[in-house]
Amino acid sequence: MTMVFLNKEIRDGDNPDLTEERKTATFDTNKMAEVIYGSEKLARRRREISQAVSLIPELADSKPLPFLSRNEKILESTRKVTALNEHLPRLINMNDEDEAWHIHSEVIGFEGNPLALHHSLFIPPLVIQGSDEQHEKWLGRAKRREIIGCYAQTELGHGSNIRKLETTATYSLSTQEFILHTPTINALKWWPGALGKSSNHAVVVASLIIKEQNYGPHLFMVQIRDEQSHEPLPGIAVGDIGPKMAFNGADNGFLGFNNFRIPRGNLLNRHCNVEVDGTYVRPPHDKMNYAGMIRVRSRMAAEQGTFMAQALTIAVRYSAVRRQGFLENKSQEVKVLDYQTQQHRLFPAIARSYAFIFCGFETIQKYETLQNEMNSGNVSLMADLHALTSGIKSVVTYQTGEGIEQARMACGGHGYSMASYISEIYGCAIGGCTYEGENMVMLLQLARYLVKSVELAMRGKPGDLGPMVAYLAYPDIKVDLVTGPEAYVKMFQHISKRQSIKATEKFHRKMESGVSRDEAWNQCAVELTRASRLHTRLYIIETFIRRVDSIEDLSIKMVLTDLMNLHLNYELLDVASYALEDGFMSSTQMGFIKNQLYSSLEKIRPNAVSLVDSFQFSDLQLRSNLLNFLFQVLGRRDGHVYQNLFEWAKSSPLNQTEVLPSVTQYLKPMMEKAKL
Ligand SMILES: CCCCCCCCCCCCCCCCCC(=O)SCCNC(=O)CCNC(=O)[C@H](O)C(C)(C)COP(=O)(O)OP(=O)(O)OC[C@H]1O[C@@H](n2cnc3c(N)ncnc32)[C@H](O)[C@@H]1OP(=O)(O)O
Ligand SMILES: Cc1cc2nc3c(=O)[nH]c(=O)nc-3n(C[C@H](O)[C@H](O)[C@H](O)COP(=O)(O)OP(=O)(O)OC[C@H]3O[C@@H](n4cnc5c(N)ncnc54)[C@H](O)[C@@H]3O)c2cc1C
Repeated sequence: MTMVFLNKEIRDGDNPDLTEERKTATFDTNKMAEVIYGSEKLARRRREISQAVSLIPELADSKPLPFLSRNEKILESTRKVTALNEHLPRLINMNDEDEAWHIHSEVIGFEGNPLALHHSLFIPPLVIQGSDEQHEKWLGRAKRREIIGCYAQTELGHGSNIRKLETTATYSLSTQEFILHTPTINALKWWPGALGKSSNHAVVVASLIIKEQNYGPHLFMVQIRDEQSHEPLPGIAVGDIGPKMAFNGADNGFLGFNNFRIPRGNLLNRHCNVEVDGTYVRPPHDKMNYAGMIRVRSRMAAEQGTFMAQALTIAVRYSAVRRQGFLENKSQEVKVLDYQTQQHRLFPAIARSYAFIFCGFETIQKYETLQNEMNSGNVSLMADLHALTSGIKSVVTYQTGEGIEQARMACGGHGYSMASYISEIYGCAIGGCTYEGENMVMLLQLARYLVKSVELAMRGKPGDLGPMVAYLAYPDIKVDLVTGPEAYVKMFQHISKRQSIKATEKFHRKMESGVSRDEAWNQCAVELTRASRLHTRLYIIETFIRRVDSIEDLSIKMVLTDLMNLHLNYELLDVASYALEDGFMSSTQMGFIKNQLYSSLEKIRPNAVSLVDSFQFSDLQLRSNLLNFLFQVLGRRDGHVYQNLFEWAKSSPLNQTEVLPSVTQYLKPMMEKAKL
């Protein structure tokens, strides 16, 4: 390709359209980053880490990832993660999970890598469920990456219904071993990330059988491959499950056992045990073995919030440099970001990203409290946090998917190109609707909690309700939305309470009419999941308000108040029909909410670019790597989009030759034949 264009946008410095946007901001993006990430130190550390990574050439992508085959992607992600391993101790505090997460996302991106789950799903259950002795044996080795592990729970036939997992771990009294076995094809472990080709260890979840009694799912440490040859150990079948919608730099795998023996000491036994004589020692909570899942779910709000924030950074920056069509001034086309429809597409999603991140910090803290309590034997917080995180993971993953998809559409045709990087972010984020508990299944878990809470309130025991659901017993007093956020909360509480009560009453009526409990539950399931979503959205609103209330810096508080008001009006408008239905909201109030929403869009417009700049994603993180590639993509901080899109297209492997075999072998003969 020899074509060269002189593009007026390629000059020194940033695209002037973006520079202009940054000048209109009413706040300091570094200060906002402190609020987003929790402190000056955390925000600064992220910048320092990004800067340090950008100076190490081997940590950059060696090619644009979308042009790689699956094998090349896995090789490339493994190259980067092992190179990173060498630099890690110098670049981050090795005990800081947030720093580790940040640096991995900088270097690896969304494609996944063979160590991603080692840190997020292999080490944590070992920490939570393993005894001190077991930590001694495996934890240090795992942390030093002498061994690589994964979390193998889901099977071909069962993922949601863990109680029916078919992989068995039968205790042999005579040898004091567990015998792991995969009795059917359905029982093959299926999906675990990094299992297919990379891991040599796995935390395996299997049904514990002692003297023919099934004690349900338990966690076992299992070596699956030889540490020298990396060959599967005898009695083990293991491999990759093939390409997926995303995460193709990771090797999700299958695993089968043929009467594979492990020592008794490999049952992770901090909270439960099997004695030498086969006596089973119960954990303090029935669902103790599910604690690791609560941990992962508690981190998903902040995680998904940052996924959406990345897509929005790309879309908002691009919308500020993309000019198309006219408003009043017919001499210059407008930035598409000036269209109200574009703002309505993007700004509520920006507000949700902030909301999810703020909510995420609260849930992570709640999990840490739970973990400390569990360590001292108190499991009383588990039920509440299980219910809360079940709802949050379901609502945030779904809404993040919506937000990212809107970001893609907001970029028009270029959003559809993989040069935008948005499809990769979408593929990764949307997986969250399924992994760590399918969304409907998890909403129904929260619904169990809500129904029980409504029953308590109905029985006149409001004092027994936890703080999260105390509103279910509040009286209905009409509110004047003009008075501010508290009135919005009360309106939302009414809506959520009414839906929980309606769903519970319907459930009761079904049972009273003779339908069995399970069947009645199923016949009310849609109403129940609606209640769960409303309850969760209310909780997210409350965390947003709490966070904004706590901010001292006035300029930050003002812009976040605008964003919060947008969120409140957008969320309430979305569920208004519930309150209009029983006359709790008037049509005048509905009109007020819409007007507030439109005025919030206008207020946010001058700050839009700086609100996404404040997430401080580096160009490397957005796959607009400045080091090796001056071309990708739409979200680049400097806004030089068009020339780089052209460079991107030129680098496509299809353009390495002018005439492809597809033409010589098929099209050419066809055309020749047609001429005869
Ligand atoms: C910044 C950019 C960065 C870029 C980088 C990009 C990198 C990518 C990052 C992304 C990484 C992706 C990683 C993907 C990892 C996926 C891992 C997995 O999926 S692993 C696999 C994940 N798999 C799943 O998640 C499976 C989902 N399934 C389940 O969890 C369970 O089967 C169940 C909960 C649905 C039912 O369980 P069952 O035993 O049938 O229970 P019942 O229904 O009969 O309820 C009985 C009672 O128990 C109670 N209770 C229940 N749970 C808990 C709990 N945890 N605690 C307390 N209580 C609990 C319940 O409330 C009820 O109480 P009550 O009402 O009676 O009072
Ligand atoms: C990217 C990715 C990574 C993953 N990584 C891992 C991993 O590292 N380790 C691991 O063990 N697993 C992993 N998984 C597996 C994942 O945890 C499961 O796929 C998930 O828990 C859903 O289970 P399932 O596939 O059985 O879905 P199913 O339960 O079969 O869902 C199918 C449909 O049935 C519905 N359904 C099921 N049960 C009910 C019910 N009780 N009530 C109402 N509706 C119901 C669901 O809502 C859904 O619509 C991963 C999955 C993905 C996509």
